[in-house]
Amino acid sequence: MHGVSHAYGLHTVLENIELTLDAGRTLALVGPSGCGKTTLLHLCAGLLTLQGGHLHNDFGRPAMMFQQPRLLPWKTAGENIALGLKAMGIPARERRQRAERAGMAVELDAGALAQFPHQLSGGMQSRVALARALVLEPDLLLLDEPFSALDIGLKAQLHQWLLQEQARRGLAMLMITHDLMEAVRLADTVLVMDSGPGRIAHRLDLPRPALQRDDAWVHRSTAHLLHSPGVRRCFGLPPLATGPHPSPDAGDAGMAQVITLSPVQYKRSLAC
Ligand SMILES: Nc1ncnc2c1ncn2[C@@H]1O[C@H](COP(=O)(O)OP(=O)(O)OP(=O)(O)O)[C@@H](O)[C@H]1O
Repeated sequence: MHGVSHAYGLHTVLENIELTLDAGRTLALVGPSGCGKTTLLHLCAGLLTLQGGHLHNDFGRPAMMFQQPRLLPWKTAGENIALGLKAMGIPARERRQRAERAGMAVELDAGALAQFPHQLSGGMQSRVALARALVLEPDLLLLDEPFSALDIGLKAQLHQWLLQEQARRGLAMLMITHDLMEAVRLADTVLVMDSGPGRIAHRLDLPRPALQRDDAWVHRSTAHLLHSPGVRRCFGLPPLATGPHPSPDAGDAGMAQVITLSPVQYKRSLAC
């Protein structure tokens, strides 16, 4: 995305957005409510028409996961998983086999796949939604807070499946989340947005591979991010009396750094 802006009527919600997402990488967008994260994601997904700036997309097989599982209530879990395959014209037998494999990968057995959404728990519905996205073997996954309503155990499990799938197939992910810890756990780069109008104000690069991040490292990195005065300002948090928080990887080559950026600086950082 280069210089992307967007307005609803006279209300400008995004201004001069610059971002690049490479194959196999994960970009997380965080920011206060209403700063334009969903608008930005919908522009990337082609659900909104681009008004200003440029969007260049080389990904060929995008898939999206929403905040709600959005399953069709009159279809079984297995049929829901296979929906996209049907739209692609794949024959029924192969659809069923691929849906079963995708279901098994997220620990949904034949019994669960034969049930209708109202017979499944919220966590199982989320697993169906994940299987429905992954069965398409996407090269780009757009995530609109799909894990926000899940308990921490199930969330950790879904994160793990997602990261394994990414490692297996080089999937790129663009996610928006209100959960800073989730962003730090999954993303290679966290972009913090500010509002009025929405723009990218901070960038945090997390060089340690996501599958090698343990809980302690994620907690330290999130604390590090939250100690940045600029990040606190974006979220309307009061300044801290203490000094800067030590880097989570002090002395480590994979040191995380919060960088406060003007749009021009952000563009330059991409070029570097
Ligand atoms: N269809 C629309 N018509 C008019 N205004 C809209 C529309 N969609 C969003 N907005 C406004 O655009 C701004 C950005 O909304 P958006 O949903 O993109 O923000 P967000 O950062 O995703 O918010 P949240 O974190 O609360 O989901 C908000 O002020 C919102 O009220």
